[in-house]
Amino acid sequence: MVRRAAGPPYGTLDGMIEVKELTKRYGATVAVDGLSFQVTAGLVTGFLGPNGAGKSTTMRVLLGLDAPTSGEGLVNGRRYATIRHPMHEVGALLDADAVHAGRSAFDHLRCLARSNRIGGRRVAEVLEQVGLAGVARKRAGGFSLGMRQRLGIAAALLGDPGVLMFDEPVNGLDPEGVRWIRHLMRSLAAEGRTVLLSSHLMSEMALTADRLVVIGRGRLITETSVQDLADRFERGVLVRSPRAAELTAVLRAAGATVLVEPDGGLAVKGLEVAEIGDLAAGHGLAVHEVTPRSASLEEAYMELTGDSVEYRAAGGSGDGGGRQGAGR
Ligand SMILES: Nc1ncnc2c1ncn2[C@@H]1O[C@H](COP(=O)(O)OP(=O)(O)OP(=O)(O)O)[C@@H](O)[C@H]1O
Repeated sequence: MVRRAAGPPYGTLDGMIEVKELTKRYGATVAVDGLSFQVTAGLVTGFLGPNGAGKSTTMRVLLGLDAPTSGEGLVNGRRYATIRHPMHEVGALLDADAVHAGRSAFDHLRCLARSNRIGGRRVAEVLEQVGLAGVARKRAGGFSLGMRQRLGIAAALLGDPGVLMFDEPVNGLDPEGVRWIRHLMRSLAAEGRTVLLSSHLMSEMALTADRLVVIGRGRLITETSVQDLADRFERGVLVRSPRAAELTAVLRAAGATVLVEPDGGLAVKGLEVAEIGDLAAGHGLAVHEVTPRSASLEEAYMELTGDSVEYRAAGGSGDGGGRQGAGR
């Protein structure tokens, strides 16, 4: 793991984000509900959950922008407010619009840098890194959403922090912007940094994250690696045959689990594609399709978070708005 040469000395908890039994209430709304998880260095951790799941609230607590109702959020073992030089330890993009529209990109970063005793050279460096060097003197108010996201990321990187949090950074970006962010996140993690990246879309995370923290309605649903989640929701192989009933018997005799789907397709688990093909050929049974259903992370995610929504719908107050029900 390559670590940056510069920067303040870090302790043994270098790069660790810890959320411990965190609860955050806003009036009757429980935005975060007894949430615990950890994020370690050197990996991109996707923080996933449907809209309103509590991702932003958790990040806001971690960044000292909101006080927990109970529990805590720690970075490098400390609450944000007690970190002496926060920009050097934690960088974050929460809201790309938190920029003075009349200021140039350079001036915006220069102000931030000055108040944190960061030199002008670093401002130029991060502008270069996020691809805004060419428009550094232009008013941020005229920037597209993608450019504003880049500027927000530049601000997060300014202090060369070991811990980075990005709240929905690809929202509204074009495919090139999405690819750029994906590459940046991966390279920041490869440098040994801790990267926590929130999204409500699994499709973004599948290609970017190593680990996932999935939450629903303020609670932890699962903390897992992307690979483990894919394995857990393995869907087997879809087989179509004009002699489906006979093929089903053959496959079952070979130890497979076969479910007949409503459209007549066979959902086969326990045998590889080649084994299925060989068995069908060996019994003279035509097959019209044999498609491995590589675990769809999107489906896995929908299933995981769907459960949490159902649970709430059944046990909630019936307000239907995704808010926390009473009696929790
Ligand atoms: N300042 C606030 N006052 C009242 N309710 C709030 C406040 N901030 C968040 N909430 C509520 O807390 C819940 C969690 O919101 P939060 O923004 O943390 O979710 P999220 O997972 O980040 O969602 P999204 O993907 O939509 O950003 C929601 O029901 C939201 O309406």
